[in-house]
Amino acid sequence: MSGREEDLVCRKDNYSTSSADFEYASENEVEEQTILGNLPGTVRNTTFKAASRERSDGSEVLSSSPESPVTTETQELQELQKQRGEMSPKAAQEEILAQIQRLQLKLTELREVDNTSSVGSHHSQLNTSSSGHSLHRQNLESSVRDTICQQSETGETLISTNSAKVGPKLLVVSNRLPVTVTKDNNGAYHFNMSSGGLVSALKGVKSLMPFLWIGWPGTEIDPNERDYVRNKLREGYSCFPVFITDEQANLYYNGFCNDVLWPLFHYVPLPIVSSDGERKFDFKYWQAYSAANYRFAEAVLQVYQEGDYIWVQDYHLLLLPSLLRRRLRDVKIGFFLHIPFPTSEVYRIIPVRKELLQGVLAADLIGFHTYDYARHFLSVCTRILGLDSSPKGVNYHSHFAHVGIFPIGIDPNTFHRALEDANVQQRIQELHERFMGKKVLLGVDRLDYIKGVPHKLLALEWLLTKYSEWMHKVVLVQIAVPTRTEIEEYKKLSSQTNELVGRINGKFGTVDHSPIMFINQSLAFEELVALYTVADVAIVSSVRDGMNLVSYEYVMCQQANKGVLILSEFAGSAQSLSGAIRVNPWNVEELANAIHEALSMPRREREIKHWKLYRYVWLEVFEFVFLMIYVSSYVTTHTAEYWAKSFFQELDNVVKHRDELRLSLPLLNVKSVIKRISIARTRLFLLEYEGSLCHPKSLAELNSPTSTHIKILTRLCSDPRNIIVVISGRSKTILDNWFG
Ligand SMILES: O=P(O)(O)OC[C@H]1O[C@H](O[C@H]2O[C@H](CO)[C@@H](O)[C@H](O)[C@H]2O)[C@H](O)[C@@H](O)[C@@H]1O
Ligand SMILES: O=c1ccn([C@@H]2O[C@H](COP(=O)(O)OP(=O)(O)O)[C@@H](O)[C@H]2O)c(=O)[nH]1
Repeated sequence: MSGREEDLVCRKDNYSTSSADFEYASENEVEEQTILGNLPGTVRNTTFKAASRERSDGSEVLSSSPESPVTTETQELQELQKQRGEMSPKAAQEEILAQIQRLQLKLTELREVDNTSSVGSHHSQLNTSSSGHSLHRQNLESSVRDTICQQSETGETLISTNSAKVGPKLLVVSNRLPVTVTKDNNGAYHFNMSSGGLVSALKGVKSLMPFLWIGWPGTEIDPNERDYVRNKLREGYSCFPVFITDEQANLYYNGFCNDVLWPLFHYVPLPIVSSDGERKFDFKYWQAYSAANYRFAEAVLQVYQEGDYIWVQDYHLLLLPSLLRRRLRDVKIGFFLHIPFPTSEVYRIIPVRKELLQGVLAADLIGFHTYDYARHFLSVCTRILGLDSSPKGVNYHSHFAHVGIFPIGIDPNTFHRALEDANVQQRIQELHERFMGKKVLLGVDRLDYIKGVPHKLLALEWLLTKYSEWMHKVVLVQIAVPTRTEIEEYKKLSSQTNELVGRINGKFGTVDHSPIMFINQSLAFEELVALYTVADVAIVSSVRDGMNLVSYEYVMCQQANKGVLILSEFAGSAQSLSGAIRVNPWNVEELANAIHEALSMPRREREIKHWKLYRYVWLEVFEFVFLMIYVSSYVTTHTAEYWAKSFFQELDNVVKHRDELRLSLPLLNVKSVIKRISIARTRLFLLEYEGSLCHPKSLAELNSPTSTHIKILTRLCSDPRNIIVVISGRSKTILDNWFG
C-alpha cells in the first residue's frame, strides 16, 4: 500500500456522526472544512480545496494566456518553498499539492487553447506522443508532469480531464465501470465493454447530453500505467477510472458493500462473527468504504464543470452525494438505489445508519424501484434522524431531498434483434430438439443467497414427489452465475446448492434423464436468449431482489411460446408484473403447486397472462394505435431507456424547483426577527412540539417537555401581546397534561 492509500484509510477514533453530514456553510467555511471529517490526510483536503477554488474562479483560468499562468504558478511554487520553513510540514505539503492541482488545471487550459488552434484535435488528453504539440509545449508539459510525479504520493498524476466547456454533461458514477480492464501475461491491457442493463439504459440519456462514466475498473492498476489506462478509457469509452488497490477493494467491496450492506438491505441479518471469529461489522470495512467513496468524489471533482449533472448509482456510493455537496454547493446530484431499501426495523441494525442516510440525503433526487422502498426510506429518515418527511421527500438542513419511484426495465430492442438472428434461431431449434417431449423450467440467477436458488430446488423436489406424473417429463435448467466467490456466505451457498442438486438428481434421475441441469457459469447472451425462448416456465424465487431483470427478459422472449412466469412476491418486479403467478418462495409447497399450475395451464390462459406481462415490459404502437392517436412511434413503457430518461428529467425538474424554493423561502435573519418582535403589538408564535420543543430525535409518545421549556412558555404566555400555539400530533389528553 502506498503512502497515499494509507492516508486514505480513516482512523477509527475519528469516526463520527458528522462524517457524512453536509450542513451548508459559507464559502469560507467550506474552504476550511475537510471533505470527510473522519478522513485525516493532507492530500485529500488539498485536492478538494484546489479543485473548488479553481472552478469557482473560472474567469481567471479562462483569461490566462498560454505562458503567463505557468510562470506565475512556478513563482508561487518557489515562493511557497521559501515559506515552507515557516509553515508546519503538513500545511506546506497541502499548499504544494494545491499548487500542483492548479498547475494541472492550467495545463488543461493550455491544451484547450492549443486544441482550438489545431485542426481536427478535439481532445486534450495528456499524450506525450501527440505530434500536434510544439516542442515548447512538450517541454512545458513534461516539466509540469515531472513536478506532479515528484509531488504526488502515489506516483499517479492527477490530471484534470476537463474538456472545453460546451454545455453541461452527465457524470454517471457507479462502482464498476461498464468496461472491464484486464492485463494479459505479456503486460498488454484489454478493454471490454459490457452490455449490462445500465449501459443500455443510458443510451437514451446520451441523446440528451454528453456523458462521462466514472467508476472502478475492477482491478488494481499499477500506478505507472494509470495514465495510459485513464487515457484509453476516456478516449475509447467515455469512462473515467477511479483507481483502488486490491486490498482497499477487498475491504470496501467484499467487506462493507457485500458483507454488510448487501445482506442487511436484503433482510438477511448475518451472524455477528464469521466462522474465523472475526466481527462481521468491522470498522475497517467502514473506513475502507468511506475512503473509497472519498476516492470517487475526488475523481468526480477532477472532471466536474459547473452545470454538470451527477448521477450516483447504488449502495456502494451512499456517502458520495454529501462529499460532493460539501465542495460544490449548487451541484445537481441524483442518486438511484438498485437494491431494496429495508424497513426501519432492519435498517436500524446498521451501526453507521445515520452516516449513510446523511450521505445520501445531500442528493437532490433519490430514486427507488418501488413504492415500498421509497416509503421505507422516508420512514427511516424520520425515525432515525428525526427529520420531517413527506411522500415527496425529506427536509434536511434546509436542503430538500426529493424521493421518486423509477422502476427500471430492459432494452427490448436488444432482445428483438437477438431473436431475429439466424444463429440464435438455429440454437433455439437445437434446444427444442434436445428437450423434445419434456417441459423446461428455467432459473437464471447469480448464485447469491438473495436469489432463493435452494428454495427453487426444494420446490422441484416437492413437485416430483407430490405430482409424480411430472417425473422424467420436467427438467429444470438452472443457470447459477458465480458471484462474490471470496465471501464466506457465498461459498457456503455454493456448497449447499451443489449438495441439493446432487441429492435431487440422485433421487429422481435415471440413466436417460436428470431433473436438474445445473450450469454454474455465465452464458453468452445468445445462448441465454435461446434458453429464455424455449423455456415453458421461468421461476424467479428471490427472497429479496431490488427489481430482477431476468423476469422481464423472459417475458420478452416468450411472444411465440407464451410461457408462464412464476415470480417471488419479494422481487421488485412483482409489483408491476401482474400476469405472473406470484409466490412466497419460503412456502416450498406453494411454490411447487405454482409450478404444477404453470405446467398444466391451457394455452388460452397463458396467452392472457403473457399479454398482461408483455404490455408492461413493452407496448408497441400498432397495438394501441386507435387509442393513442397522438403517438407516432413506439410507446415504450418501463424500458431501461425510459427509466433513465424519466429519472434524468425529474432531476432536472427538481433542481430548477430547488432554486424557486430557495427564492420563496429565504432563511430568517435572527437579529431582525428579534427587533421586529420587540416592537410588534401582537405576536403569533406557532411552535411545533415535535422537532422544536422536544428533541428532534425523540419519538417517544411520553417524551414530556422539560422544565426549561415550560418556564419559557410560561414567560411567553405572561405577555398579553403574545399568542402561543403549540402544534403536535400527540393526543389532546397528553397535551392537556403537559401544557393545560
Ligand atoms: O455483481 P455486482 O457488481 O456486485 O453487482 C450485482 C448486481 O447489481 C445490480 O443489480 C441490482 O440492480 C438491478 C437493476 O436495477 C436489479 O434488477 C437487481 O435486483 C439488483 O440486485 C446490477 O445491475 C447487476 O448488473 C449486478 O450483477
Ligand atoms: O449467464 C448470464 C446470466 C444472467 N445474465 C444477466 O444478468 C442480469 C441479472 O440481472 P437481475 O436484475 O435479474 O439480477 P442481479 O444479478 O442484477 O441481481 C440479467 O440482465 C441477465 O441477462 C447474464 O448476463 N449472463
